[in-house]
Order: sequence, then structure tokens, then C-alpha cells
Amino acid sequence: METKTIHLQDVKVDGEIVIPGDKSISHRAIMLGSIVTGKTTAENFLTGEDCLNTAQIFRELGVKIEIAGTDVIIESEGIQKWQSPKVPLDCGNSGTTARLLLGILAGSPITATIIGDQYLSKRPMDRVVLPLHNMGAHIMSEREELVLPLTVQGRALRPIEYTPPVASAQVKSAILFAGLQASGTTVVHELSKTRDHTERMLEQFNFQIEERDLTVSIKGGQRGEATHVVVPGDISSAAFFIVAALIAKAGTMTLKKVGLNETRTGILDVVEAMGGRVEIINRSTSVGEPYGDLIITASQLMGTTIEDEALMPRLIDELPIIALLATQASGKTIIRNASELRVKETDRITAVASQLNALGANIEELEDGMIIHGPTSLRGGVIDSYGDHRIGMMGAIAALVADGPIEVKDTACIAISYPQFFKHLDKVTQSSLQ
Ligand SMILES: O=C(O)C1=C[C@@H](OP(=O)(O)O)[C@@H](O)[C@H](O)C1
Ligand SMILES: C=C(OP(=O)(O)O)C(=O)O
Repeated sequence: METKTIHLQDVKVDGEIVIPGDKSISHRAIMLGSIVTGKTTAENFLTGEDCLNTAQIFRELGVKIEIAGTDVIIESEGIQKWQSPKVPLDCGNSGTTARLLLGILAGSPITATIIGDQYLSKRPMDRVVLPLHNMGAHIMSEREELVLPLTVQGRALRPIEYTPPVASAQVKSAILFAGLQASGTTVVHELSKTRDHTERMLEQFNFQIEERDLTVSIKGGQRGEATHVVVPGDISSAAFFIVAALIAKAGTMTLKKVGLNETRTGILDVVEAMGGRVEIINRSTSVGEPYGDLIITASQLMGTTIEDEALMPRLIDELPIIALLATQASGKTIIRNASELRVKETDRITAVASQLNALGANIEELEDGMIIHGPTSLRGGVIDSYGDHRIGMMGAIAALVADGPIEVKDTACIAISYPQFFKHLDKVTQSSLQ
């Protein structure tokens, strides 16, 4: 198991980082580029392991996908020409790949088995399989619970009108992808608005969709058109450096080309409520997705309450690093309505509370969140990532406010979403306070 010891006492956080491509958008570029007929190109693609697994899966179906640096070329004869794969489709650690793939394969002409790593194989798939069964999909589990491995036998689907019981972009996207192959109009009503990258990218690929408030509709039988995708930087990756710059003892950092889609920017609202100084410059939009540069300055922070149901999907992946931020803020930070954190790569509520408390933080674990009492100084010590990339990166950033080195156990998983993470951390922590 790979372990890294991180010494960051008495350093400034400053300089500039170009944030790598967005994971959610990179997955969807491969998926839609494989569904349509023709040549799709993407730039600033995230070469994290999750997205590379998605690319490999569509290669197994007969799609030609070349990745050179962060440029991707996808050449497909369209979903109707896909071949049943000779091997199981391995999603690795990626929930997005598994859940969206279930929706895509449900109405395709092929049969395939979907597998994942030890963490993904424990995550719930019923949230996607049950509505797909309502559409007439044939998805079989080897076990009693609806978890991977699952075998999908593609067949004709009927449309549904559905309100997912959890606010989940993965569930919404799986149903919309299945709806593309259904014989009528599929409608998804959301309880709270979740990331809308699927909808934006469908439009980009010239599919007609209708969006009103919390409802999205899509008509089956559309073919779409190959296109060019520009992937903005991933705000979920930027989050680690936003927090690093805010909790550092000094410094100003610039994060370039960060995706600023409203459905993802909950962390910026929370940082503002906590008194953190973040300025946005160079705002622009490329291929349907807004982005900009963030300038972040070390700040005095105060606790806040994060519980609004509408806010949760806008920052769900950022909550582990926000929890670290809250340990450095004065007063109480309350996080509630976040029970989804318990079914991510690991149980992120228990992981965050147990790992940071072991370093001297004061975090109470709640069934659906946590209460963080700050500010607390942290000791050097060990953080186990539990194989979860976001917990590993949180541990590394904690070294900025710990009084000794932090040893992060199982760091290999960080390449799932941010392969350049340690290189970037090194780059912005070169200057000392003296
Ligand atoms: O659709 C997506 O790309 C994602 C949706 C979210 O999951 P849920 O749909 O389970 O909320 C998020 O946590 C995940 O990292 C990526
Ligand atoms: C939860 C995450 O991703 P996924 O669900 O795709 O594994 C994540 O990246 O934090």
C-alpha cells in the first residue's frame, strides 16, 4: 500500500494551478461520443482512473477511442452497432460509470456484465435498477441485493415519468440515457436540482430535451450528432486547493479555468458564509459550461450551517474538505441532510470524523451529517484514506494546519480523480513563512 508523509508546517500557499478537467463532464463526453455516430473530440479530458475506465468500457463495445494527453478522439458507428463485450465491463471505483452505464445499456442491442472494485461493489445500484425495471429493462444480479456485478440484457424500453427518492445526478442521467432508447417521452422530476451536465451535453450533441424548474423530459429515438467538447476544470478538485489557500497561514493562490456551473458551486456559497476570501475573474462559457479563475486568500473563518436540501447536491463531494475547513473556523459548523455521504466510495461521515478527531479535531458524528466545533489545532499523525480519493486529499491538506507531518495511508486512490494532486500541492507550498 502506497503511503506518503507530508510536511507542510510553516509554509505559505501561493502561486497558480490549472485545475484538471471535470470528472463528471469527462465521463459524459465519452458516453455521448460513443452513443452518437461519427467523430467526437474532447479537450482537457480528465485522465483520472475513473474516466480511463469509462473509455476502456466503450472500447470493449467496439468504439474507437484515442487519448493523447488530455485530447480525446471518439469514433463510433453509433449505439446500434455496438458489440456485446467478451469481458465484463470494469467500472473500477466509479459510481458514475456504473450507474450511467446501466441506463445506457438497458435499451442498447447488447448484453454485458458490469463489475467494479471492492468499494463500488458495496454501493447501492437499486436506485437506478428499480426505475429501469419500470421501463422494461432486464438487469440481473448475482446476489440478493442490487449491487454489482449486474448483467444487462438490452431490449426495447417504454418511457416513464419518475421522481427519484434521492436527489442524484447519476440516477437522473441513467434514466435520461435509457429514455433516449425508449418509445416515447421520459420525464424525470427532481426533489432538488442536481448537476445538469448530462442535460447540457445532450443539447451540445444536438439532442432535444425540455427543462422546466425541476423537470427534465427527453423523447426517445433521437440520434444526436457528434461534436467537440471542451471540459472545464473540476471544481471538486479545485476544492482542495480553495481550502488549502484559506486555511494556510499566509498566501494568495490562483486556480485557473475552474468550472462554475451553478449546480456545482455550493462550496463557494459556503466559503462566503464562513468569511473566506474568494474572487472570481475571467468568467467565460465554453461549449455550454461556464468557467472562470478563482483567486483565494488566507482568511479568518467562522462556522456556518449547511443543511438546505437544495444546497446538498451542489457540494456533496466537497463536504469532506469543507469539514476540514470548519475545524479551522471559530464556532460551530453544522452539516445535516447529508446522509448520501454514507454511500460514497466509503462512509465519508465516519471517515472524516474518525480521521480528523484522531488528529485533535472536535467533530460529532450525526446520522445525516456532523457538527464540527472549531477552531482546533491539529496534531501530526496518520490519516487513512480507506481507499477513498477525497479522504486521502483531505488528509494531505490537513498537513497545512497540523503541528507535525501527516502520513496519508493508501494514496494511490487519489489518481482516481486527481492524478496531478501531489505535483500541484508541491508547486504551491514551496515558499516558507519566514
Ligand atoms: O453524476 C455525476 O457525475 C456525479 C453525481 C454525484 O453522485 P450522486 O448522483 O450519487 O449524487 C457525485 O457525488 C458524483 O461524484 C458524480
Ligand atoms: C462520489 C464520487 O464519484 P462516483 O460516485 O462517480 O464514484 C466522487 O468523485 O466523490
